[in-house]
Amino acid sequence: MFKTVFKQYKVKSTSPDLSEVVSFDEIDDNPEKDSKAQRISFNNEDTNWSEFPGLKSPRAWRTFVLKSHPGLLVIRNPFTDHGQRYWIARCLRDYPRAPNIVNLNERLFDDSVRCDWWKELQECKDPSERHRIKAAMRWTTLGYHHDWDTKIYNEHSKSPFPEDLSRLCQLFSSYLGYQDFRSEAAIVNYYPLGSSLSGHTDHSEPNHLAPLFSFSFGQTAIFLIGGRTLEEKPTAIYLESGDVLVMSGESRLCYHAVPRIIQTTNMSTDSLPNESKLENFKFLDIDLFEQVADSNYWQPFCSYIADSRININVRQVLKPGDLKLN
Ligand SMILES: O=C(O)CCC(=O)C(=O)O
Ligand SMILES: [Fe+2]
Repeated sequence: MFKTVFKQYKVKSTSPDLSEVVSFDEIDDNPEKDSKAQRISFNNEDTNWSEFPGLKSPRAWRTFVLKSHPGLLVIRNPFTDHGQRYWIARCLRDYPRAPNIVNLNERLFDDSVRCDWWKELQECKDPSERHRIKAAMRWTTLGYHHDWDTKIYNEHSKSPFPEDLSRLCQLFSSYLGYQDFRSEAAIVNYYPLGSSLSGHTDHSEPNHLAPLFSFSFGQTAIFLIGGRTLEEKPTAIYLESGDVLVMSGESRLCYHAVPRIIQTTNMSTDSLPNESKLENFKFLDIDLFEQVADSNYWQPFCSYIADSRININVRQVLKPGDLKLN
C-alpha cells in the first residue's frame, strides 16, 4: 500500500491527483472541515523566548497535528524571510564542507569539489560542468555520521555538531515541552526537482524516544507518513518552505518518504533590513546573518533554491545520560 501511493505521486508522465494531500493553510482557513489534521496550541506561548534571530514570535506560530498520527506535528513556517535565508545559506555554503561527509563520489569529483562543493560551484564557469556539480549534491551528514550501508552509528565517525542548529532544535523542543533534547546527528538532504526519497524508517538511533526535527526550505515536498509496516496506507501532506516537522511518539518509527517536489515557492531577491541585537547570539554566524540580507550576496543561494528543496533532519542518538555509543 505504501509503495502504491508512493508511485502515484512520483509518476513522471502525467500530473498526479493532489486532492488528498493535506494543506495546513487550508485547514487553518476552514477549521470546521472534516480534515485529516487539526491545529493545536501550547500554553507556554507567553514564555519569553528571547527573540531568536530569524524566527517569528512564538505567539504567531501555528502548530498542527495529524489525526492519524498524534505524534506528528508541523509548525507552519515559524521563520522570517531573513531566517530562511540564513539556514539556506548555511546548508549550501557551510554544512557540506569537510569534516562533514557528503555523497559526492571520488571517481566523479576531485577533492576540491568534495571538500568545498559550494565554493567550487560558484567558481565554475562551464555551464554543463556547473549543472553536473549542482545536481550531484544529495546529502551531507553532521555530528554522528549516518552510515547508509550498515545503518549503525560509530563513535569514531563523527564531526562537531553545528552550535546554531543545535540551539535552534533546543528552542523547538522546549517549545513543545520536551526538555533535554540533544542534537547529535543530522542529515541535510538536497532535492533537485524530479528527485525523491523512497520509503524508510529512521531506526539507527539507540534513542527512539527523543523526537526528530525536520526543517524544509525552498520548493514544496509531498511527504508521506505511513505506519510501522509497509502494509498501511500513508497520509500525504505538503511540507513548504520554513515548515518544521516533528516526528515524536508513535510516529517516530513510522515509514515515511518524499515522492515528489513541486515548484511553488518564489523567494524574494530584494535586500532586507538588518536585525539588531545579533551580538547576543554568538552561536550564530553573525557575519553570514548580515550578509544574506544583501540582495547581491543572497542571489546565488536564491537561484539554487528556485528549483530545489533542502531538508535538515536532526536526531538525538544517545539515550539520556549516555555520553557515547557502547
Ligand atoms: O526530506 C524529508 O522531508 C525527509 C528526509 C528523511 O526522511 C530523512 O533524512 O531520513
Ligand atoms: Fe527519514
